[in-house]
Amino acid sequence: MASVSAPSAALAPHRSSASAALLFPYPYSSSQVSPSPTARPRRLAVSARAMPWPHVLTVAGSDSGAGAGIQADIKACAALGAYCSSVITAVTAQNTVGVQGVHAVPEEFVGEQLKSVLSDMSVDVVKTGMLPSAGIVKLLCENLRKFPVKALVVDPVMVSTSGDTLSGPSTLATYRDELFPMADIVTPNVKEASKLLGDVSLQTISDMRSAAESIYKLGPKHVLVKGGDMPDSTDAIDVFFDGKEFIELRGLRIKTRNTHGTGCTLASCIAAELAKGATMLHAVEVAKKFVESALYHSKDLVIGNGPQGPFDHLFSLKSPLHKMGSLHKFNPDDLFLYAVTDSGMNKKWGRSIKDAVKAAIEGGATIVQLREKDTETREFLEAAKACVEICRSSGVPLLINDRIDVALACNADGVHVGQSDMPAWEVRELLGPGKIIGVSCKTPAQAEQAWKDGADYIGSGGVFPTTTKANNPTLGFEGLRVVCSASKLPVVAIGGINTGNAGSVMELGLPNLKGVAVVSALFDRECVATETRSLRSILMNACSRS
Ligand SMILES: Nc1ncnc2c1ncn2[C@@H]1O[C@H](COP(=O)(O)OP(=O)(O)O)[C@@H](O)[C@H]1O
Ligand SMILES: Cc1ncc(COP(=O)(O)O)c(N)n1
Ligand SMILES: [Mg+2]
Repeated sequence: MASVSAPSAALAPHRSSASAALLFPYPYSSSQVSPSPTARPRRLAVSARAMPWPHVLTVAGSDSGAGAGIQADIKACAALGAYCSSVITAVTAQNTVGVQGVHAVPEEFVGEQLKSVLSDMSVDVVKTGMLPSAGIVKLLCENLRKFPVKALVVDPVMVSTSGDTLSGPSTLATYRDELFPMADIVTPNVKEASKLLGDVSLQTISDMRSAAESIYKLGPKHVLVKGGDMPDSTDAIDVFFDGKEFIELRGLRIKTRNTHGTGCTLASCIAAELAKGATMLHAVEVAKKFVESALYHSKDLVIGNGPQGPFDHLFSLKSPLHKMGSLHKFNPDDLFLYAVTDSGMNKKWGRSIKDAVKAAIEGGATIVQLREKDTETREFLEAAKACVEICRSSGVPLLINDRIDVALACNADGVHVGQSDMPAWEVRELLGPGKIIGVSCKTPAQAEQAWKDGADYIGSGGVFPTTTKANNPTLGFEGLRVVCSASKLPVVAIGGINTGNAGSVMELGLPNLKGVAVVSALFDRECVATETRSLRSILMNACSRS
């Protein structure tokens, strides 16, 4: 076996051993440069400040194009803050066109790599990708019995997205009989799930559920059937099964050619999150969101001439603005009781923005927007950060009016913009797909534009005359009806709404109208919680009548 020779004494710089130890900490300290033949390696003393580093070992194939395989795994783990060691099972000649060649690494040498890493490096989670032969699958199982880890994530890679075979049918039985019973999660795509179950046809979500259940019976603790390649679907839907409950994980389907490596990345992100201590469902949710965000930020990148390009796992390094979206998925029903703050009113009643938000949530507000036109930026940001914490702990989304910079800095759930603020499509570019964007619209044309720009909802009004906003023409019920009927997005009504008239707005039963937004009716009152509570019961009664 090759060994790296120690530097010769003649070349070694002249230093006392103490200073050399500082410059070249163990194991390169001078005492280690020429060990006596009988010296045993010393154990590295763990300092009191030793920080655990979540560690994923990927056992997978190399992709020369670096979009999938080992290369994707290392990038995905790095992006999520986990260390990733790699045991290479095969070397593929691969690019954006497809797989041109596969060269399997000899089994003994895969075994040698496994032993090197598992015997020394405190692996938390093992993630598997391309395992080209039944022998390698068996070898891995033996090593996992010898060196147990906290979790095993099995991505049963068989066919690349380009349609090339990466693991032949001879491995199927070993996967099913030996590896799956040891797995904490198995993540087949629909084609792989079909192969694992004897070529059953999988066309619908209900087929994906049955497949997840059948694969679960083979022994893994959880199953995720991935629907990235399901035809004719506007959402990217995966089905998760834990033996009791099915959960459909829906994400935006990003229109891009750069989807090479989505499966490898998803499984590596699950492994990274598990290594960090997440529960399985949370790990899967974070992983899916990561893939969606990475595809979104890479949708227009161009590398290679083939149909399947790589995407940028480290998109968040390019710009601090391209943070991963928060995990809050927009639910139109959250618009039901929409509380919008006003600093002037809260000052008048002697309460902080934070206390106002706390009280609104206590009274039953379902979404909160901070609309602070006169607060200094520093003070606004501090208050926004405090409100984010309050809202997160109550599961209520928090939006910021107009100030995209403040929303990014406090990691709010989204932004609400008016017609003279930044256009919604620019806001979307800055915030990414995971954030909520609302736009104020008075006309069907504005509502159409908001939809085209990628907004999530529109606010429409003033329904009644209001003092909160200067020069704001009143739409009335008829104007609201016109916008609601034309809108492709959910609508929240705003403008002069209070406990006296909110019921009449909801009783209109307008299409797409999901709730009302209120400012003075909550915050220009002595007790915000009481007002919110009575507004909530009025809205509930009105909805049950209409
Ligand atoms: N165009 C897309 N937009 C958003 N998510 C996608 C897209 N394509 C795949 N995904 C997601 O990527 C993950 C990997 O799925 P898939 O591509 O089906 O796996 P594989 O790469 O093994 O075929 C899944 O969570 C899937 O929903
Ligand atoms: C070496 C290797 N491993 C795995 C895949 C699967 O790629 P995808 O994640 O796009 O299905 C691949 N194409 N190459
Ligand atoms: Mg894919």
